[in-house]
Amino acid sequence: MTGTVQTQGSQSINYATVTWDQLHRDARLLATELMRKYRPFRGIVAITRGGLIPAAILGRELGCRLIESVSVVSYAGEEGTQQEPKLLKAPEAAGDGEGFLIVDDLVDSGVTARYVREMLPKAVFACLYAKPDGRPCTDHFVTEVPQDTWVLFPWDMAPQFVAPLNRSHKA
Ligand SMILES: O=P(O)(O)OC[C@H]1O[C@H](OP(=O)(O)OP(=O)(O)O)[C@H](O)[C@@H]1O
Ligand SMILES: Nc1nc2[nH]cnc2c(=O)[nH]1
Ligand SMILES: [Mg+2]
Repeated sequence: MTGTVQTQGSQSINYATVTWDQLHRDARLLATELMRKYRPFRGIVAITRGGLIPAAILGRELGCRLIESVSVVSYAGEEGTQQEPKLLKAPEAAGDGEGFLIVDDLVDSGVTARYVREMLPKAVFACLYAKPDGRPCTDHFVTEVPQDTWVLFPWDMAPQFVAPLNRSHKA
């Protein structure tokens, strides 16, 4: 995970950049820990959309083929403001969560995790990254990220041309 600071006007934003390789390594580390601690899961519930790719990697590593999803919307716009969570699709195949693993990419405020855990009280909750406010909502995570930092996932980014230093800096 690489930390960068971007300045927009008088505001500076801290970003933590996650590459595909890093995300894959972190998901495998999470799978190793889960395999050590639990008997095989009956199924995985991916919190869309961010939990879908981590859930696919965990499903492969844990030998788990039943992947259910729950769709919750709680942010509006890019890096947007949080609103009341809205359920678009319930995780019907997961019952009360017994034997299931809930997977998301990260917990930030913990609002999404709390909302889904209330629906599936018996499930285990795991994610890749956790900010301090959301940390109590997760049973397992790989890396803690500061609360004031925005995590940029591989699907949030695209490689782009950057001008050489000698052209972008005027003497
Ligand atoms: O702990 P919280 O403050 O609730 O934030 C964490 C949630 O926010 C992001 O999802 P988002 O709602 O942006 O939707 P997406 O996964 O579809 O991109 C992220 O994937 C988590 O699900
Ligand atoms: N991509 C991304 N989505 C989020 N949703 C809530 N916090 C974050 C974050 O840090 N990064
Ligand atoms: Mg999400």
